[in-house]
Amino acid sequence: MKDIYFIINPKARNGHCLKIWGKIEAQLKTEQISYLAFFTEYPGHAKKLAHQIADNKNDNEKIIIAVGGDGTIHEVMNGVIKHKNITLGFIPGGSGNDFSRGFQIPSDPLEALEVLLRLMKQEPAFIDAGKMTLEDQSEHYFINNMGAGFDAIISYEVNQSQIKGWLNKLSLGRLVYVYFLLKKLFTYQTATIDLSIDGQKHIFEKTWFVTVSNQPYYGGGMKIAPEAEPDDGQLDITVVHQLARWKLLLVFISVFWGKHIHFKEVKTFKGRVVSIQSATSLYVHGDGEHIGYTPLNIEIQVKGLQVLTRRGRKVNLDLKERGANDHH
Ligand SMILES: Nc1ncnc2c1ncn2[C@@H]1O[C@H](COP(=O)(O)OP(=O)(O)OP(=O)(O)O)[C@@H](O)[C@H]1O
Repeated sequence: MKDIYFIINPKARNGHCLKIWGKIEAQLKTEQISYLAFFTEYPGHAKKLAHQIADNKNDNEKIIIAVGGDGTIHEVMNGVIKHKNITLGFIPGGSGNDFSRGFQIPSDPLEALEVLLRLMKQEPAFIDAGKMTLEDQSEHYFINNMGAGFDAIISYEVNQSQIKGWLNKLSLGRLVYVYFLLKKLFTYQTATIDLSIDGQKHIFEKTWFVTVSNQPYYGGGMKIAPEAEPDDGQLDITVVHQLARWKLLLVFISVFWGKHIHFKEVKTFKGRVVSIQSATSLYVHGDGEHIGYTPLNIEIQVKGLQVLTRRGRKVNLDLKERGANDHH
């Protein structure tokens, strides 16, 4: 017997997620599926709720489905990563939804529900996660990716800003990244970074950012790590350095197709243990949420999570696959 829990962020995509939940709820009633639903009331609440659900001792297997954006699945995952009896699912209700891209969950919420209900009847997939340890020894996990530097400061400013809400209302949420990218492009100070990957040291001068990915997509559909596989026991590292300001725009455009890796200023690696250090502290994000600052260590947690995913599966569903840039 599997118990189904939903954790819903009613504020995701500027409140639109609540309407999405309304549709999901109606469908669950029609199909007479029993479940428990919890709404998040503040940042950090999804993690707490997920932890409480996981901690609640009974012998049933538990499935927790996050309904929201990548920030919501990030929190839910951080709440359960140390528990073994939990399977995670995701219904996209945010503005970015990179988890659903990477794990091949349909963008339409009702289609996503249908897929998840079918996947629940099979064995869940075991996937890797990334564990970040900051200087104060605090631990944070990521399911999609992390980044340090330019991308992290942009995601920090985007999450702080009111403009995201306004643009979301106009269904132009993605433009907010372009706005802050252009705003920071001419003032951002690049840094020398000491990067260690599986004990091998690299020094990168004039570095814009370093990302470490578990799956290809980030920032709302950018294919930052085209080769990343969430179950291959490896993390994919991308470094952008020594790049003229104007050329960063070209890299930014090409990243939607995963073609940025052909620029000589973009370096890619694979590894299991990574450390990032620099003379000045850089902003750090995990799955697009502000985590803190460099220095930090990152370590893969091989097959540390159980998820409902179509990735790597031959599920015979007559539902269309979503593309990298398909939003609705
Ligand atoms: N009730 C709430 N009120 C305010 N903020 C909340 C609430 N519940 C969750 N949050 C916070 O909302 C933030 C954004 O959530 P989420 O990422 O799910 O949606 P989004 O920003 O619309 O989507 P995306 O990250 O995909 O762009 C998270 O940092 C989360 O902690």
